[in-house]
Parts: sequence; structure tokens; C-alpha cells
Amino acid sequence: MTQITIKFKHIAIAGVSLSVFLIVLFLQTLNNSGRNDGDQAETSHWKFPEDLDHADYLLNEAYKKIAALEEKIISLEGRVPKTYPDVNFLNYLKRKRILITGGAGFVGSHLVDRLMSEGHEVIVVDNFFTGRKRNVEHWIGHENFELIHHDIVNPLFIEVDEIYHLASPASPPHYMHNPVKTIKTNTLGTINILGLARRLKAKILIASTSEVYGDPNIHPQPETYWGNVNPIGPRACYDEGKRVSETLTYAYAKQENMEVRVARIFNTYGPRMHMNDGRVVSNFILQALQNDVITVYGSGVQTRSFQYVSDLVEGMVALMSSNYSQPVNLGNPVEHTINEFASIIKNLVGGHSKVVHVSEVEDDPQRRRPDISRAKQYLSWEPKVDLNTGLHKTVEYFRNELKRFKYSHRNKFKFSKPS
Ligand SMILES: O=C(O)[C@H]1O[C@H](OP(=O)(O)OP(=O)(O)OC[C@H]2O[C@@H](n3ccc(=O)[nH]c3=O)[C@H](O)[C@@H]2O)[C@H](O)[C@@H](O)[C@@H]1O
Repeated sequence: MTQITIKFKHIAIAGVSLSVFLIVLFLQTLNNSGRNDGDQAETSHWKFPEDLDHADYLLNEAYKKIAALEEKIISLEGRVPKTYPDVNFLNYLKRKRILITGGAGFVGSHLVDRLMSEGHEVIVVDNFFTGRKRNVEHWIGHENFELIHHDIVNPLFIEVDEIYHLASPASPPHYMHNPVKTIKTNTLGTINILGLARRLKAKILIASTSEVYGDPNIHPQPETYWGNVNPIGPRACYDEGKRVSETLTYAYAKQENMEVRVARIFNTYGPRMHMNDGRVVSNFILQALQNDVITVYGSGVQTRSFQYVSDLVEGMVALMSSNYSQPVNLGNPVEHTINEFASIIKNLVGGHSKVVHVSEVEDDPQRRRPDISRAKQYLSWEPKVDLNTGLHKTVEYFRNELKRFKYSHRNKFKFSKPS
């Protein structure tokens, strides 16, 4: 049935194209004969007004036919069933209604995929500041999926069993773009979502960050470390925002007797990172793919430990289903300097990019590596995807994104190269 419909569509489109072609040909002939006859206006038998009227009439008729065919195509397209990724069937006892705030973002959308494929009902709430409909478009229309355009700074009233609260910009250039809004999202937004969880008696997982440790004096960082954050620096809107978010979570848990989970997420990368994300993984890969200079901020001896997004998602799901309510680090403990990371990307992508050192970033944490003993002990979780495997997938993703941008006129002006 689908094939017949598609064939019919092609025939219809071919028919419309042929009609348009014949009409244009006819009009051109008319026009040419008009011009030729005009040269010998005195002797000609050309009846200009009548012919023009007739051409108008034909053109109108053609427009009508095209409009009718277009309508037909739209109605036929509506009948072609959309296919979705496979999902398990869960009976009503096991199936949960799960809210993911920020579910159209990079991490959120991978979590959506995981929970949808398990067979749950997933409701995504996103204000699309950094999230994109494209990240979840493969679920739009699915009976278990709902997408709500909403900013969590305003209260939200829906009915769910569990909440993953991820909504917040996470990349430094994004969260510094509007620091007040970042603080509002992580304070007012978190209060609204905790309030919702309290009303519904729903279990809630808060996405916190390694940034609560600031520029750490203890290495690697265990969850018991209280951190070293500059409260008035450029990163404070996010670092302090997330610290307040954690404080609120435990205040609600104690006062309202709620079940809470807190994931401290370390540097995460993978497909669906935004082209304009601005974090080191996407910047370096895009620079290498385009043979631009690879920009290392500062000396490049600062370190990070990178985890692939599927590992993070597994960690979050394990944390939610555990009985453990204290904060848990989710990250990959394999640590690299940024200089090393630049070489890794350059070797992986190839090309002839040069690595250059540009000015350092204010308050840039100098060392970061998670101590994941807690996650191992309480969640039996540890990362599985090594850097090489994860980066291969991510490079492939960005290669395709660049092709999309090259051939899509719509996107031509949207992507500004990382600098
Ligand atoms: O990726 C993440 O998950 C983390 O990213 C950021 O933290 P940050 O480690 O500063 O992330 P990047 O912007 O990717 O920077 C990593 C290091 O690379 C450097 N960098 C970044 C970009 C670039 O083009 N060149 C470069 O040398 C930075 O100066 C920094 O030392 C966020 O603040 C965290 O919330 C988040 O958990």
C-alpha cells in the first residue's frame, strides 16, 4: 500500500511538472511570436489581446490543476504511516509516565530514546534555548511520547510518576550568554520541578555537575569534597546555580520527605551535541574536519576526563532505580590534558589543522577527574565506551552535520564556526 502510494505520488509530481513545462513552453512560443510579429507590426495578422487572454485563461486553469494535485499529494502523504524506532511493550503495572525537563537537549534526547525503547511514556518539556526539536523528531506522533514547549521558570502542572530534571544550558558559552537566566533556571526552575515532584509524590533525579567542585584542590574528586567555587566569577551563574539546585533538592527531601537522586555529571560528549555548543569536544572536531586551527585555551595543561553519552544515560537510569539518595559522580575517570586531547582529535580526523594556543579562560578548572567508587559500589555502574570508540561515532556525526549545513540553504546563516 505504501509503495503504491509512493508510486502514485511520483506519477502525480511528474504529471504536474510536465503540465508546468508545457505551459511555460506554450507561453514562450507565444511571447517569441509576439516579439517577431512586433518587428513587422504593420503587416502582421497577430491578434495580441485575444492571445494574451487565452494564455491567461490557460495559466489560470493550470494553477487550479496544480493546486488540486498539491492537495491530493498532501492528503496522500498524511496516509503514509510514520515509522518509529522499536519500543518494548510494558503493561500498565510496569509502564511509567516519565517527565524529562530539557529532554530535547543533547543528553536529554538520548535519555528519551533509552526510556522510550524500554516502553515507558515519556513527556519532554523544553524551552528550546539549547534543545532542538530535531533531537526528538523521530518520536513525534508516537503514542507514548509528548513534547511540550515550556520554560520551567514558570510552574508546570502535569501528572507523572518520575522526573528527570535536566533543563539548563550546560556549555560555558551558553550558560554565560544570559547568566541571570541560567541562575533563574537552576533556582526558580528547580523549585518548580521539585514542587511538582512533591505534589505528585514522584521520584526525582536532578542533573548536577562536576562544576560544583569548581577549580578543585582534591584530585580526583569524590562526592564528599565540598568544592572550590568563585561565587562572583563568570562561571558562578552555573556552578552556584547547580549548587543551590542541590541544596534545594536536599532541603525538599528532608522537609517534605521526598525521594531524590542527584547525578554529578562530568564532561560528556557524543552525537547530537550542537554545532555551536562551544565545548572542547565539538570545537576541536569541527575545527579539524574543516582544516581550521584547533584552539587550545591557555597552556593546554589543564585536564578533563571525557565520558560517552550512552554511559551517562545508563548511569542516570541506574541511579534513578537505585535506593541511593546521596550525590553520585557519573563520569569516565580516564584523564587527558587538553593538549593531548587536541592531538587525539587531530590524529583521528586527519587533515592539516594546526594547534594554536589562545588566551586562557577565566576561572577555568585546572584538573578534573571523577572518583567513581560510589557509582561502582551503589549502582554497579562504570563507563563502558572507550574514548576512541566514542570519538569515532562523534566525528561521524559532525561530518554528516557539516554536509547537512553545506547543502541546506535554510541553515546557511545559522552556524558560526567555533573560534
Ligand atoms: O562537557 C561537560 O559535560 C561539562 O562542560 C563544561 O565544563 P568544561 O569542562 O569547562 O567544558 P569545555 O568548555 O568543554 O572545556 C574543557 C576544557 O577545554 C578547554 N577548551 C575548550 C574549548 C576550546 O575550543 N578550546 C579549549 O582549550 C577549556 O578551556 C577547558 O579547559 C560545563 O561547565 C559542565 O557543566 C559540563 O558538565
